[in-house]
Amino acid sequence: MKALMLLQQHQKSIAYCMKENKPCVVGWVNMYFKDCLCNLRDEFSFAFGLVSLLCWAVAEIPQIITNFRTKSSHGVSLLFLLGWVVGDIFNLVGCLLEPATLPTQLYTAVLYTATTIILVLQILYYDYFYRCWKHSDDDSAQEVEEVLKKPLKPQKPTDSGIPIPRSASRRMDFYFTSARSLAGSSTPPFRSNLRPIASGPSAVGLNPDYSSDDDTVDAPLNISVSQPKPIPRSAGYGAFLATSSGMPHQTKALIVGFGGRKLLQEHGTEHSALGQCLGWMMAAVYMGGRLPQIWLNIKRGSVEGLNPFMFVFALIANITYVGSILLRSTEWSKIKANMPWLLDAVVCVVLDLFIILQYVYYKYFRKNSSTCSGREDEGAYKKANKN
Ligand SMILES: NC(=[NH2+])NCCC[C@H](N)C(=O)O
Repeated sequence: MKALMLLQQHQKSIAYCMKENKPCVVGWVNMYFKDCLCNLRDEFSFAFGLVSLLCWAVAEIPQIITNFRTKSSHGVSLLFLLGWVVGDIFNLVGCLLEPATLPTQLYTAVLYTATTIILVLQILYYDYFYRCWKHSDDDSAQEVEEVLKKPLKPQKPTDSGIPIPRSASRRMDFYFTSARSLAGSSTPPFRSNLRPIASGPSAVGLNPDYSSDDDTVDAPLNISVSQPKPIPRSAGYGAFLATSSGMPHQTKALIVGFGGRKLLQEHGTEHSALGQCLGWMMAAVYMGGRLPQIWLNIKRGSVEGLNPFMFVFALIANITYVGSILLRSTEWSKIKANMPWLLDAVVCVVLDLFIILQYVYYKYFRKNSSTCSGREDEGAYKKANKN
């Protein structure tokens, strides 16, 4: 009886590779990550998983810095990030509810969720609070500008002198009317080319009529600077159960490392129909989430305000993620179980590559052509940011 208890205790505290009939290779991995590495393949798999985790940990920091520097988030699609947030929350809940998940899964889920929430909060701050605050600050300046501009407008013969601005009501008008209509002139208002900074990134991102060309070439008539477009709610999100390294099976393999890895190999991985269903929903959400960003870049004809490193890190994270799954096992049953996570990561790699290429194209190729044609949207944008 005592021997049995000791054995149970032993099994709980020491992971063991049943197949190889030896203890787990790397002690600290076993200790801190509760993972049992039995051979070189497992070690590579773990290393890939770790690189993926680290890349995800830092992936959103470049965009947060860019937003902070520009005091705006106009380059990143809010819809894309909301997809991440919802998927991440499902992932977090899934990890908490699923006893088979590893601590690493939970840590990664917490990490993702935290960084993405920070990024979304930052965007909301710059899109709404900061913009409103900036607007109210700019009002007085605009009124002065208007006064200075008024004499330039064709005056009725009866008009005389400098018009006095109607402070109170006029002030409110600024919140609900476009700058051009306020000026009551076909001449674009002074500094109207700086509108990109005034317009909300997410509003821009969701407005199908919006493009950066509109910003500078044709002053916006149909976009109110003070009325952000409503954000469409994303529907049907699935749980992202995977940093987990797409590892429902790994998870169990790891746990099995504490109770007998062989068990898993003998009985196969338990699959949850709900988990698979959520996995496919998650894959659809994550894959679809890139599309608003790609579309936003196309509509704007620019990648200003978008930090490419977010996608470079995501690219590396997804590649190493796929590597970590495939290196751990090439058994069809396990690959099949991980199919939603694998497919999601592979498709996201392709889409991230596309976004990076978009970045290079708009930043370098289009920049040159716009310089040649005398367009100044970038200059205007930079100028706007200084204000
Ligand atoms: N908030 C996050 N970074 N979530 C991770 C998303 C992972 C998913 N494969 C993607 O690239 O979209």
